[in-house]
Amino acid sequence: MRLFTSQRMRQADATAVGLGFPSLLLMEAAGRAVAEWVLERFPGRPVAVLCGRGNNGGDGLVAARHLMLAGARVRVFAAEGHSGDAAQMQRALQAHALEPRPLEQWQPQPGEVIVDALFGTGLNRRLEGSWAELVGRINASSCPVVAVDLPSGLPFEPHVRAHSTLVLAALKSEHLFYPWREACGRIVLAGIGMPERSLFQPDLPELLTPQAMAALLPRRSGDAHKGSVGRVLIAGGYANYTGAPALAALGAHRAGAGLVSVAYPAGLELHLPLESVRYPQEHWSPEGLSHVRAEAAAVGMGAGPQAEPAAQAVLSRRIPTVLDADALQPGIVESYARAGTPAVITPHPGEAARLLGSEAASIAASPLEAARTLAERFAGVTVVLKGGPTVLARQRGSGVELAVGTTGNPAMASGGMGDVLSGVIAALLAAGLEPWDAARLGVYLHGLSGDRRGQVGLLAHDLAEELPQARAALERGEVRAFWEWR
Ligand SMILES: NC(=O)C1=CN([C@@H]2O[C@H](COP(=O)(O)OP(=O)(O)OC[C@H]3O[C@@H](n4cnc5c(N)ncnc54)[C@H](OP(=O)(O)O)[C@@H]3O)[C@@H](O)[C@H]2O)[C@@H](O)CC1
Ligand SMILES: Nc1ncnc2c1ncn2[C@@H]1O[C@H](COP(=O)(O)OP(=O)(O)O)[C@@H](O)[C@H]1O
Ligand SMILES: [K+]
Repeated sequence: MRLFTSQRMRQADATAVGLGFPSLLLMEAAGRAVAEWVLERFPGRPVAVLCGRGNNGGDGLVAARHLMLAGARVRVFAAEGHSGDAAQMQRALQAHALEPRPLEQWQPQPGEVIVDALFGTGLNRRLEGSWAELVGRINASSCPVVAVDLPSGLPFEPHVRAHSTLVLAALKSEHLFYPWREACGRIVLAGIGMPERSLFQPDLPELLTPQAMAALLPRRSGDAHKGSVGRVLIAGGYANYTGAPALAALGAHRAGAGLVSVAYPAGLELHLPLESVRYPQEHWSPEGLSHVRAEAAAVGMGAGPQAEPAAQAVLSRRIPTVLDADALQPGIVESYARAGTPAVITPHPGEAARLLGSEAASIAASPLEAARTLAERFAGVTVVLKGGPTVLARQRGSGVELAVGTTGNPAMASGGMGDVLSGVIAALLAAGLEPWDAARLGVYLHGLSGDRRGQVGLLAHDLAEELPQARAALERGEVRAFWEWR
């Protein structure tokens, strides 16, 4: 499943029409889905449908007809100047003796549900004047708003704030990324019968779905033993940062590692899980790690100034490695890329800024572009740009492949969460997954565990404790995406 932009959705629409699919059918399906959702979610409530002059307004006109036919009390207000499909839908409505009133005449009525069909993917600039004023009045009313496709005004200010958004054909960036996501409310996705071929756009970012992620879970055979399911080496810790490697170790254990070994500066007191094996290092060196049995590693958590020697010592093992926290320095990442040793880097926007020599704020504002840039800059390395949502990238052929996480929540904004993620990804690498698969599944499981325990006050080790149940639920097919299907 792919994440669209408004522009790419218009392209899909045009492709469908080019394939001979009548666009009027799409509009009919869209409006009908809106009506069905309103009737299901707000049974018996009167409805005001507010329609713009484009196709989003056309969807609203269809929704009004179906609401009326289902017996709902409907008032319709529409902008003037419909053309094409929307004009036909206006005539269909009028044939049922329902005449839209001028949009300016709309006043909110208590208890009414508002269908926002003013603007969708065709908006190309911020709303001003009477449109901005109308959006202000919608938001000031105490009526619940069901937005058609997108809350009108996105991705600019001002915009409608919706109770729910009935998304047409595919999710668009605004439905996932902040601050826009907050305006969408509940996300309900309606298929509307768009031909699959028009939605096939593999260069768009992949949305991580429960079905796709369940298929990546490493299977464990009946004769598995701790040496056969993946052993992990964690290297980190320095001064006050004794929790970071311990949390990474916990993440690796809870993600199914058969054995977890932790290398750290000698003299540090680490509160490691009882099950971890300790390897205190007088000086970081390849020899110090040579007898550790591991198929994958995670380096840098709380390593401070020792990240560089720790990473070089681990690099000598030539095993797939997660580079996190203090190991996220251009020189270290480049040495992995040069050596051709598979590496997954897991920066948050601040660390990404350090790697790219840019600003954290600009990275957080455009995570898809930033992840792409990181994948181009460090060719061959798998990028996990953490955030809400997390964006993944890797170079593939002459282009960059992108993916976007669909799990996780703001309760995870607490120290140590990233350390757990490093351990999780390392465990999946050790289990034999390719870096791209380990990174996507790791991000998904980590966020899913956070969602299952999604209250503020969640600690990183609470999240780690949830990993086995989250994994089992995913394996049993019990996990649903955050959007609902119609
Ligand atoms: N995806 C699909 O397959 C399907 C999509 N469908 C639906 O189509 C929707 C997209 O429809 P759309 O392209 O007609 O654009 P829409 O959002 O109605 O607005 C365009 C109008 O707004 C105007 N306008 C723009 N900015 C403005 C501003 N700041 N202030 C004022 N005016 C502004 C612009 O005027 P102009 O810029 O030309 O002056 C034009 O008149 C999509 O979201 C979905 O609901 C379904 O019907 C079926 C299948
Ligand atoms: N608002 C949020 N929505 C979704 N995920 C979040 C949110 N805030 C934090 N996270 C997740 O929590 C983790 C935080 O990682 P990081 O900042 O590296 O923490 P630390 O360095 O303390 O270990 C990341 O996986 C991130 O995606
Ligand atoms: K809308």
